[in-house]
Amino acid sequence: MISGFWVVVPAAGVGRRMGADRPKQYLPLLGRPLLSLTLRNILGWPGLAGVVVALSDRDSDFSYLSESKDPRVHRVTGGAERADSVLAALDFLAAREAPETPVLVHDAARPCVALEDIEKLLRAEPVALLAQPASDTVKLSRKDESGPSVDRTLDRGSIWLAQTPQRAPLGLLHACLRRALAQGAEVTDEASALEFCGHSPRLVPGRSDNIKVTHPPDIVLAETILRLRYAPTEDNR
Ligand SMILES: Nc1ccn([C@@H]2O[C@H](COP(=O)(O)OP(=O)(O)OP(=O)(O)O)[C@@H](O)[C@H]2O)c(=O)n1
Ligand SMILES: C[C@](O)(CO)[C@H](O)COP(=O)(O)O
Repeated sequence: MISGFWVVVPAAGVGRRMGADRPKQYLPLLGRPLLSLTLRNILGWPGLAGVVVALSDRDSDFSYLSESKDPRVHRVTGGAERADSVLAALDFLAAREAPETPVLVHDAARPCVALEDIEKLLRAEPVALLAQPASDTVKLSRKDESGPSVDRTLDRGSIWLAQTPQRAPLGLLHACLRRALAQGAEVTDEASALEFCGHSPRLVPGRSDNIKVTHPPDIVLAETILRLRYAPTEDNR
């Protein structure tokens, strides 16, 4: 399993779909801000060299998180889109670390990722991502005046739902992301920038409880996952 990897955490979003009174990364989960839980999770990963968190230029809350005081944690100003925030963090790293340095990009909005999945990703090929094979039937929609309806059913055997972390060597990811954005590609995850440059990232099956907190019901779901994950078991009461 590799060591000396860096983690980039895009955390500069506004949480529009959450519709809360603050950016969702600062909403409380089990009494702590979502971002704090995600960073605590990351800071426990074996072999971690450091973390670069991309924050909004209006973020005045990060410095109050205890995790922001960890010497391994660095901050940069994010951008208009998630990919811009990731690029800002990669710009920071490229000035300090070697191009072959392994980088994992992990959404601040995914606090529940399990260490077993991180270890699987760290043992995988250098260009890889956690993803969940589709377990529901997958429909492609068409739009008409009454709203979405089914266009056709897709073969779910080849459908995977991308998660994070997504992994690549620093120099490769930095170059591919810059090129994809410069050429106007739609980049919603790191793998799509790597694909744009001709790579085929390895899909590493991830747990279904590595949810991205996006809509209001996801808060309670994430709390439930974390409670079950960290509940004292009979043998460690
Ligand atoms: N300009 C942006 C937009 C998003 N993100 C981060 O990317 C992750 C995944 O994005 P998403 O779940 O879409 O978060 P938001 O963009 O905040 O949500 P929404 O699209 O509902 O506004 C989040 O941790 C978010 O903070 C970011 O760093 N910079
Ligand atoms: C990166 C990601 O989490 C993979 O599924 C997803 O693309 C993020 O999308 P968002 O709209 O920025 O939340």
